[in-house]
Amino acid sequence: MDPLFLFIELLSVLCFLMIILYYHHLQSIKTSSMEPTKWPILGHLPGLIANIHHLHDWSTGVLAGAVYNFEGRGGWTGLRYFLTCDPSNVRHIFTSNFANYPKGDVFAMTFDILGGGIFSADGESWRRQRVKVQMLMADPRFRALTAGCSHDKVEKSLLPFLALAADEGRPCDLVDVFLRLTLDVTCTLICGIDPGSLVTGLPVVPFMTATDVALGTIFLRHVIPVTYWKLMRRLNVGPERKMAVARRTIDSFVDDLIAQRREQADMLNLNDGANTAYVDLLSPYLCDENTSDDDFSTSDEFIHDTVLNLLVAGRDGMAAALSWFFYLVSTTPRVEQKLLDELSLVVASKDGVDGAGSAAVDSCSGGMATFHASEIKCLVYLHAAMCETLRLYPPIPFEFKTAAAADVLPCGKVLKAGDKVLFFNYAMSRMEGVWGKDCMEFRPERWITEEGSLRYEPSYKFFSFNTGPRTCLGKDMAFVLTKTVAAAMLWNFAFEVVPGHVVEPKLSIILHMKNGLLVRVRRRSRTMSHVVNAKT
Ligand code: HEM
Repeated sequence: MDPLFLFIELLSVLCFLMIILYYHHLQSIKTSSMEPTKWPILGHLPGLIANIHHLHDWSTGVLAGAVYNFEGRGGWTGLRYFLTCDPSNVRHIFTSNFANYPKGDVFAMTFDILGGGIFSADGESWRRQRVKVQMLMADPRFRALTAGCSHDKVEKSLLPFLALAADEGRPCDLVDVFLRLTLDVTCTLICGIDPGSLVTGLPVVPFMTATDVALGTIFLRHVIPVTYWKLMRRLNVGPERKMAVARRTIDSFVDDLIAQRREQADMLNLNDGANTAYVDLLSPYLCDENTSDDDFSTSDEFIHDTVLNLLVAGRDGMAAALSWFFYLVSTTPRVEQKLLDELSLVVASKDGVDGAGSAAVDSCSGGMATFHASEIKCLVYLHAAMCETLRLYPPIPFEFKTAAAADVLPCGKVLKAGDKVLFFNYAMSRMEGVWGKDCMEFRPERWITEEGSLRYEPSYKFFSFNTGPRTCLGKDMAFVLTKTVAAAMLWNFAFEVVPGHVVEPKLSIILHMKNGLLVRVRRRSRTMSHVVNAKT
């Protein structure tokens, strides 16, 4: 045999053996079988790319194996995160040492479409915006508006739409329905304008498609190294090209809303500061334009960013919460029955037994029933089921923060200034050490005490609405709308997920469903005995 050929052959075998040995070495230094392999040059990136289609469940496995904390490294690409789902780290970063973890430049750059609005603002700008939004949302008139608007939308748009779907026997995508419903409600509450997207025929709403693209692209910006996605943006290629188009659509939708609102305000003379009529969240900002000397807080750009931030904050979270609620309830008959029993009590207590179960309940078209915020307030099991949905499927499944200065986390991790921490809210809900052995089960009962009242869970553990000084400002509004919708839909209709329809999370910063939620809708036939039984 040719000696050169023999040499090459031996060298190949040697290389092959070395690769196998090195691979075994990489596997042996892992602390758990779920941990991704840390390759030379690319670090954990190959594992991330291979599992990105089920990122939330994959990262849950990684964090469970690594006992809540994991150092994610993208090798030479520069992608670096400290991943955690440890409640003590959450409490430390979001509350105890809040000042050291501003949203920062990286957040503002990643979420650039939100401009200088409350979500990405820091320091004095954030504080002033927060004080104002908090004051407006706590106003009893705004609360009444939220309750009234949610009820009206359910009665006039949602129930008639579902009744038609039931009568025609066609499957219906509940995710699309909820995104339209929450768009109409949030636009009405924020700007006093109802875009009317939830109507028969479901018109194309470019803003909805554009938001979907934007939220998906922002997700990709978390996993693609900054230099790469910025290069794509500069060259206007790939997802960044779609993002640029989406951004223009979103901006023009928001500008149109504000223009319509201004026109309406001029007609009704709402902006002269003397008129105390309270219409929506935007009104006080428009009044300030005429009365305040502060150039920034009255600029068009600020008003635009404020509307956009509130719109995104309000709409998508509530739509995601409702979608997962109906998925969980329609696949858990035990919970569905308990919810119906609780609603029956409301109907029976207000109506007596001779009102055909419809009076608790202001009847609306076709004899269907709706529930008012005051009636829903006392529904402990419904509230528990909504919390349980938000626990298992938090609409914002992960968040990130950057350390301004070096710090040591409660888990012992030493952070340097500029280090990024990713919090996996979705994973935290699935940790036995945090929520118990039944953490994967949909069990609203975990939210109810033995005395039958709601159980308090600290917000660094039930992290779906954030915790600390940046806690969500729309939590109450979200519960009012989602419970008003859930009660009316459950009482009037039964939903069955279309067999074979695959339900899985979408790659987005909001936990929407990738394929929507296709259901068959059926009107509930209810005899009075149902209501009587519930009463006795
Ligand atoms: C189920 C529905 C909702 C969920 C799960 C939710 C969750 C959250 C979370 C996790 C944050 C923190 C985000 C971050 O700091 O990056 C947040 C912030 C916020 N949310 Fe909500 N939200 C919901 C509905 C709403 C609604 C209806 C509004 C009202 C318009 C709203 C207004 C806000 C505002 C203004 C902030 C910023 C607070 C700040 O940075 O000081 N949210 N929300």
